[in-house]
Amino acid sequence: MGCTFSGLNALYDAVNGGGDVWINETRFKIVRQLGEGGFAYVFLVKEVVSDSSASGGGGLAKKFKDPSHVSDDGTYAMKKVLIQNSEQLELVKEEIRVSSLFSHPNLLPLLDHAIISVKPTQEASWNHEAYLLFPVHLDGTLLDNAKTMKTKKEFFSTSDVLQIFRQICAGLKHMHSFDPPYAHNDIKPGNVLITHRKGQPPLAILMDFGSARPARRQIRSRSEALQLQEWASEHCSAPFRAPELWDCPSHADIDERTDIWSLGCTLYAILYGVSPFEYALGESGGSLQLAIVNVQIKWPAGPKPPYPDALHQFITWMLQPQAAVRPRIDDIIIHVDKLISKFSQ
Ligand SMILES: Nc1ncnc2c1ncn2[C@@H]1O[C@H](COP(=O)(O)OP(=O)(O)OP(=O)(O)O)[C@@H](O)[C@H]1O
Repeated sequence: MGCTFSGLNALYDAVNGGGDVWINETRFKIVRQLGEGGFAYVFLVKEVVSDSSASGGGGLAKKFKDPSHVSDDGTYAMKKVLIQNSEQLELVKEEIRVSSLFSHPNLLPLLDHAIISVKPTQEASWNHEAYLLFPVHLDGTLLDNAKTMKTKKEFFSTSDVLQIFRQICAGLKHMHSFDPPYAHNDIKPGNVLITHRKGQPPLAILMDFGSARPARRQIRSRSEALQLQEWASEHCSAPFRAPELWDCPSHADIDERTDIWSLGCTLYAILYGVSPFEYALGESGGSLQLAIVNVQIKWPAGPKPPYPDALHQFITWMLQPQAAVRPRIDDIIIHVDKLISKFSQ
C-alpha cells in the first residue's frame, strides 16, 4: 500500500467534469455513486489501465500483496472523505492506520489511500480530501438488504442468518484477538457488506474501522466516564450502543465486550430489520437510552414466531447489561456453531 499523507498523491480531476481520480500512481474512472455517509461519498470506480502498465500485467495488480484483492474487471469502491479541520484529519489518519492492521477474509481490506490538500473556496471550507480504495461488494450492506427484503416481505432463512452471523463473528474475533485487542465499536447492519452467491450462503464482510480502537480502557473518575460517554456518542451508533457506553460508572474496566452487545443487536436486526431498541424512538416519550439500559427488548408479536426460540435466547444472552458477565467472542462462536449444526440442512 502507498503510505503517504502528504503531497499530490491523489488528484481529483474536477476540470473535466469529475471524470477521473488518481490514487498514487493509479488512475480511476468514476462509474457511479454507491452511497454516502456523514462527510464521505462512496463511488464505484474502474481502474484506467495505461498501455505501459497493461503490458506489465496491470497497474494495481502488481501493487497488492494479496492477489485475491485484485478485481477481475478492474472495479473498486472508492471512498472520498471531505476533511474540514485538523480533528477530522486525525480521525481519517486513524481510520487508515487501524484499517491497515487487520487481514481477514471477513474484514474489508483497505487497498490503497491518499490524502491531498485542497484550497478552500467560498462554497467549500474543507481543506483536505482523503481517498480510500476498497474491494467493491455490489449487493450492498445488510441494512440495504433489510430494506429491500422488507418491501418484498422476504426473510433470510434461519440457516443463512446463522451463516451470515458466523462470518461477522469470525471477522470480529480477528480484531478481539489482536495484541492489544481492538473493539470495532460500530457493529451494525449498515457496516456489514453482503454478497449473494449461488448455492452458498451470502458472504458477509465487516467494514468501517473509523471507530475501531484498542478495546480496554480503565475508567477511574467521573470525568473519564463522561469523556468515554462523549466519545461513544460520536462514534457508536445509538441503537446498537452498549449500556456501559451510555451510563458509565466512575470505576469501570471497559473491554471488547461492548461489541458483543452490538452483535446481539445486529443478530436481532438480521432477523427483524431493526435494532431491538429502535421501537423506543417511535414511541411518544420513548427513550432509546432507557430502553437499552433497562434491556427492554421488544420481540415481534404473533402466535407463530418466524425464527426458532433458540435464536431469541442467543440474542438475550448477548444483551447482558452487566459487561463483566457478558460472553466473549469465543463463547459466541462456540454457540453459533452449535446452532448451525442444529438448524442447517
Ligand atoms: N466496498 C463497498 N462496496 C459497495 N458499497 C460500499 C462499499 N463501501 C461502502 N459502500 C456503500 O457506501 C455507503 C457509505 O459507506 P460508509 O459506511 O463506509 O461511509 P461512512 O461515512 O463511514 O458512513 P456512516 O456515516 O454511516 O458510518 C455504505 O452504506 C454502502 O452502501
